[in-house]
Amino acid sequence: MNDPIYTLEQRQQAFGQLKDVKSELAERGWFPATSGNLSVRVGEFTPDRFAFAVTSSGRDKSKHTAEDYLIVDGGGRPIEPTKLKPSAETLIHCEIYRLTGCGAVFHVHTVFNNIVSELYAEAGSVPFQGVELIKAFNIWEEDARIEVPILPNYADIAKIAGLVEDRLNLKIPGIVLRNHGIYAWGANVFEAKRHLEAFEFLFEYAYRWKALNL
Ligand SMILES: CSCCC(=O)C(=O)COP(=O)(O)O
Ligand SMILES: [Zn+2]
Repeated sequence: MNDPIYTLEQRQQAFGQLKDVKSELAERGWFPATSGNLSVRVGEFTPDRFAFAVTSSGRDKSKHTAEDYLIVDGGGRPIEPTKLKPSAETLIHCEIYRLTGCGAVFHVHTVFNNIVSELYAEAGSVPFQGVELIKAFNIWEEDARIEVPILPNYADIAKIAGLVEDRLNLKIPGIVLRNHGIYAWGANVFEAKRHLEAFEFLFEYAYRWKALNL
């Protein structure tokens, strides 16, 4: 049997971090109708062996219960005995951890990220240039231009997960699923939240900019 790669303390810390960030994002209305999912990596990491705490599927993310989180392995399978089901979108978290080695992944559905993903769907990415908040991604060059990848929103999550490696850009800590929502990640919870907030600012900016130019 494999040695555990995380401690009980790390597990409890991850659950606590998820609870805090879930409360904050719920207050903003970023989990409508049970949508969204969050995860925090626990313990040691290699691309072929890691574990993370993830929200359980279909729950009201504005409420707190003892059944909100569980630990899964790098293939998205529960590690500890539980009747809880991991998020239906766990395989996308798995791919993001495997490819980036990041520490936290947050997914939210907002009206702005949905509309903007539809506006730029044919282009395959959402472009931004010269907006100060691009610096939140640790990109400091003058008049920086970034492209946020847009992936198709297949019903089969494994099919979406299979596209992530091709589209993920290690310099841009986010991907958007068309008419669905954003995945943002970071080295830790603090950074993942900063990235998510920056993306949402940029999506609102893109929406309002388009609306002004109609
Ligand atoms: C009603 S939201 C549809 C599923 C989804 O997109 C989502 O983010 C929530 O799924 P989960 O299994 O993580 O609750
Ligand atoms: Zn979703």
